[in-house]
Amino acid sequence: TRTSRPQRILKAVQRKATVGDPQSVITAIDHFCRHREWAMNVGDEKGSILDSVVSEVSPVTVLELGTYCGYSTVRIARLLPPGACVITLEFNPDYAAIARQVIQWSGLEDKVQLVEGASGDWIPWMKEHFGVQAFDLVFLDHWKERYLPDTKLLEECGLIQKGTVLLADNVICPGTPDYLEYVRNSPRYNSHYYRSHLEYTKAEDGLEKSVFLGY
Ligand SMILES: O=C(NC/C=C/[C@H]1O[C@@H](n2ccc(=O)cc2)[C@H](O)[C@@H]1O)c1cc([N+](=O)[O-])cc(O)c1O
Ligand SMILES: [Mg+2]
Repeated sequence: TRTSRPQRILKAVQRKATVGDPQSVITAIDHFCRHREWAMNVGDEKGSILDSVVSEVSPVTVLELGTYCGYSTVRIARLLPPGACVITLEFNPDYAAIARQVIQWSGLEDKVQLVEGASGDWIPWMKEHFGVQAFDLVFLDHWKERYLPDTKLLEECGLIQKGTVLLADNVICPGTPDYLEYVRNSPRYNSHYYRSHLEYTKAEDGLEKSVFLGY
């Protein structure tokens, strides 16, 4: 049977990227997805905005919802100082297996905790299992209908505290209307929309950054 798209993305990394060089992994995936086969990575344009937010927040603990092939995991981890880490949740075991190899190829496995399972099941265990006090940055890029319930769950679990930054992909395309309405109208968040384009296309999309102001 045919290989899967994630398998073809991994092959492109293994062919074109240098082991231990995260930028070459990012470049290889972007080149493959722009010239060979589109895939739902945050991409280079929105990726640069992600980079600037990570650099600005300089987080110690990051939560990423939706690993897929590990593209944004690598983008985030490569900017983290020693001792900082990103916990990334992936539901699909096949995607998780590919992402582990992509992250390993980039040499960033010491900065990444890839957890297999559903966000709704894992978020309540984060404190106990990973010793997380609160997240400095949360990157939402998983199922769009889960953005709002998982944000509320993170709040309830005390994993979002004053200063925590939420950064959400795809708030225009495919769109996360209920999440947007929540963070933009809540007095407890300060929200900003970074206008951009859907990865590797000319369609509009963007990232919403929402800073939690505390209770
Ligand atoms: O649908 C999109 N993303 C859904 C991503 C879902 C990912 O999150 C994981 N997950 C991890 C934990 C969970 O609890 C649930 C799922 C899934 O196993 C998958 O790996 C999407 C679609 C487009 N698009 O143009 O169509 C563009 C994008 O940038 C997108 O992100
Ligand atoms: Mg996305």
